[in-house]
Amino acid sequence: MGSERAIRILVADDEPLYLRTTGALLRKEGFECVCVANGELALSELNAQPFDLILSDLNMPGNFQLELLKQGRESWPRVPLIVITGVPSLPTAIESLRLGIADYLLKPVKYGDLLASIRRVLATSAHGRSDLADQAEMHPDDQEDASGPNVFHDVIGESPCMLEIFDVVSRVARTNASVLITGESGTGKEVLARSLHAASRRASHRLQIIDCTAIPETLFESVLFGHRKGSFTGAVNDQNGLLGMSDQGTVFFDEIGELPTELQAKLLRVIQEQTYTPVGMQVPIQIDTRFVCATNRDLEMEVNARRFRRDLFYRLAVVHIELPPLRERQGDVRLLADHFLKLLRPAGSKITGFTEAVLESFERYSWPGNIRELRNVVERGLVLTRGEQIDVADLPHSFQKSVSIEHAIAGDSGRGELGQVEPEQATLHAVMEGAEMRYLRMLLEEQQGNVSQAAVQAGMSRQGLHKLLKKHGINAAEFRK
Ligand SMILES: Nc1ncnc2c1ncn2[C@@H]1O[C@H](COP(=O)(O)OP(=O)(O)OP(=O)(O)O)[C@@H](O)[C@H]1O
Repeated sequence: MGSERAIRILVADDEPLYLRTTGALLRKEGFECVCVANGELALSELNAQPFDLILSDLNMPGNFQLELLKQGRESWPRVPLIVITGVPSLPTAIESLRLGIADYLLKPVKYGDLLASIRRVLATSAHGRSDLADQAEMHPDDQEDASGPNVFHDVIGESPCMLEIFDVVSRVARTNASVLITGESGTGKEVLARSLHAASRRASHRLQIIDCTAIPETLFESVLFGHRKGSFTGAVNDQNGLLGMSDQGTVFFDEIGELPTELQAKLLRVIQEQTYTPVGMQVPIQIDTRFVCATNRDLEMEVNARRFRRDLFYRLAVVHIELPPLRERQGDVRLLADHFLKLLRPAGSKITGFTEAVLESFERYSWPGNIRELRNVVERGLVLTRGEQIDVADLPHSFQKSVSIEHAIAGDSGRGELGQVEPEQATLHAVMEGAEMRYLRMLLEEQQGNVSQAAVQAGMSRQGLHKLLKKHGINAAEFRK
């Protein structure tokens, strides 16, 4: 770091054994180390001398209300802080990240992990302490987004829930914390992961997207870790894996809920140790990678059903962002429709917008395929429109039908329109299920049983559509002619 004095670390923890051993380890590594047993002592040490890094327990006297974190960040904003806790909780994790901590580790922490985290944080926090102010000024999140407050690195939204998500992402992006993004299909999980990477200090490095459903289980290790020539039949050359290519960058595991149990254990090791061993090699390779994952499954439910490892879940969900479905994002539908119109309109097109009737139907509709479905509807509307405004008659036929079914269900045409649901069974759930089933049948009819095309039209993943068909016992083959 080019300084005349050794790097000085303040360690605050109320477990005497941990404090002693951590202090000894760090001194052995050449760091100068001051160890204290509570938050008040930590603050008085910070007042007395400069530090380059703070390593702090969450649950200790003088920090039960996160006092050390709060005052530390306020008075010494340029001193990076790594939080270590034996009692992980989502609210404190989020609050810590809001305060701008550099990393969040769970006890028991292996010394290798701790050292890796310290080195990573020191490396990014400075390339020299004096540069910190410049870095903060130059950080992409601190720059006013030229496109306005309703855009965060290509993610559009102005509903209160989206603004809150932008706020969390902008804070979390600066840390190395793993992030889990959940939400229905088409809500923008991948686009949010991209924005997280773009807003991070890793932005100039690679964002590696790995779709867990796309790699065959038997090849997963080789694809991820790489292999050495001759390590298995067919390994004719040395091959680098995706992880190796993502050093310094971010890896985004899409559909993480689909990862088989055996591979979950392997991924856990990579995340915990920040190392991987290529197939056919003995010596692990160190990486510095940030992990972001997404799923449309309820991962906590998967954990309770023992289909997903609890320890991996905690590792991945240090910060958990739940993307709301489009129907719950008040105001975003018009904004997004307008965005897609401008994005997809061919150069020289005379189409200027939508009729009010279209915008109203957009707002009324429940968008089961979320933003992907909206994008498809706008795209098809652009192709079919002859006038200057996209009108209801220009929208895809299936969309018009779905809107009118939902309209009817919503009661506009009286109870008789509930169709297959008997009035005494007409709970909201039953009605919605009925509408979903009719929509799926109509979709398959229109696409003559072609599930891939139907999924495109509905703005859903093929897998998501298959799941829905299974739920309703609909056989796509029946619709093939
Ligand atoms: N907030 C947003 N602003 C602009 N475009 C968005 C937004 N959210 C989603 N999109 C667009 O919607 C489409 C679907 O988004 P994305 O692939 O990120 O969804 P997803 O939740 O990852 O879907 P799946 O679970 O099916 O993989 C993409 O074309 C994406 O660009």
